[in-house]
Amino acid sequence: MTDYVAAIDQGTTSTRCMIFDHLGRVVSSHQVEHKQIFPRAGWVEHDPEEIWTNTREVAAGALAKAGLNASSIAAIGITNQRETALVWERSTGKPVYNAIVWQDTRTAEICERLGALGGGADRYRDRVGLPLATYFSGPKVMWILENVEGAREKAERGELLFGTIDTWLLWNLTGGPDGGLHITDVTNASRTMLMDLETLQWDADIAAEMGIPLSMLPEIRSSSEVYAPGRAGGWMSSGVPIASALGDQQAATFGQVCFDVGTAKNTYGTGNFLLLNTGTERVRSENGLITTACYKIGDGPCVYALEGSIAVTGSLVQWLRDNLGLIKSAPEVEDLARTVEDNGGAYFVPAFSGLFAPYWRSDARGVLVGLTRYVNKGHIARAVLEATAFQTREVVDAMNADSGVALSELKVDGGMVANELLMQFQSDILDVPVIRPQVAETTALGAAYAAGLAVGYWSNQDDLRRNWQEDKRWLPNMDAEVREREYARWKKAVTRTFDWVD
Ligand SMILES: Nc1ncnc2c1ncn2[C@@H]1O[C@H](COP(=O)(O)OP(=O)(O)O)[C@@H](O)[C@H]1O
Ligand SMILES: O=P(O)(O)OC[C@H](O)CO
Repeated sequence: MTDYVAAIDQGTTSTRCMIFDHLGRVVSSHQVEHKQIFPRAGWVEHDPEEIWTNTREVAAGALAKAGLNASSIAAIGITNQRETALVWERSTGKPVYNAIVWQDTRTAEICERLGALGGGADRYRDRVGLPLATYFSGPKVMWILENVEGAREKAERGELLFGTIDTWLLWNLTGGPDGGLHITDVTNASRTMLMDLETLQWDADIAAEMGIPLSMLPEIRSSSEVYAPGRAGGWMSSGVPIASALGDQQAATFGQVCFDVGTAKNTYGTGNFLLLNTGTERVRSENGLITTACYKIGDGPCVYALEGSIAVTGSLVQWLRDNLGLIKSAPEVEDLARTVEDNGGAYFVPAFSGLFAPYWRSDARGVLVGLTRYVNKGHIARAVLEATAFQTREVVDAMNADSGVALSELKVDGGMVANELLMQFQSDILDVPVIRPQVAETTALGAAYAAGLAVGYWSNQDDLRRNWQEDKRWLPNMDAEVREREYARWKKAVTRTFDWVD
């Protein structure tokens, strides 16, 4: 009896496997963190072999915790940190270099070089929906081909494969060097800077300009279809259908059942990512957002989204814990922040990877401003939490300007939404209700939904809508004058990060 659907959520800091029932409830979960490798300031890498090992470990753990066996699982979905790029040998499956993570800024010079060919940062925006920025995969692949000895020659001989993390996992799960499928889905492909958003195919001109041979690129498929039966990875090799792949933020949008045009969600994890469903229309942002594929179900049309991507939110809380030792665990930041009434005049702009939306400034670096002898660690904890809410306000303002429609409420999810102080401040600074669903693990849920749809475990998207349940809502409760004064100070603090990196 196939009673459940499993999802692998391969995130920036950890990999987890979650098993869901027909009502979208979590039946079991197992999670393992992986190493963050920082070889130099601004560089961030992951070991792809460690990620594949952890994937097998969490899948085994989740099944064992639930006391199930593979025959109970109707399908497996994959969701993943996006943009993170790796290149491996077709014949051995050996990566030629670590995966270069989305937060890594080493490609700033490559991006400038491409922009100088004409059009600046918007050189490819009309075709791919993205500005030239260190965030996206294409320039990361260029870096590998230009800097890893022998890589270019091997790539030109057709011996190397490129993939985002979904592709790496799908290839390994379906056999690796022994006939593994080299595929990706539209949502992940739309983060590479190499996919034409209209045709949903690789743009050969951009690939040529970046010096990336087309033979390295995976085939682009829908986000929800049976790609193949599993052939590797412990119980996953028992032929269970591998039936979805979506970038994690698109998966969360799907898990929050944002199926209607104009619906949006904001995920609070390592970074924050706000996606607004724009239907089959591709909206070109004039206000610093990006245009991205949101999902494609089988032969159905591609649904697009406008996205506001913020690089550093939850990872600033981790930084407070790991680099400053001010707290022992992430949830403690709330207790520390509650020791004071307000931020004491301090503002923390965490431009650790430059600034993403809506600024796209790779020359920016983090600042803590407004310091006086009065400021203590409680104020700093508050400034850390408020930074997430202020950055979200900036992308909501941009979203309202781009879509012409003011967001009337915000659905939220991700690890940071456990923080009540942050959620109340978020509602105050946006002046709209903030709503948390009962299942806050919407990323894995979205991948499970897409996989379950592909095998008929759920009949249609209305089935999924019925599963969504509200857990809690925060209502705005801040004087308009205070709100706008605080926001204006934040904006001023942001200007202090600019022009730092030469
Ligand atoms: N109670 C909390 N308050 C503030 N931040 C938190 C809290 N709990 C977790 N976080 C932050 O949330 C992030 C983890 O969220 P998660 O959704 O698991 O992230 P990801 O999927 O990006 O790895 C971490 O960066 C952590 O610092
Ligand atoms: O792994 P997460 O949840 O930090 O998400 C990372 C995003 O996909 C980056 O675009």
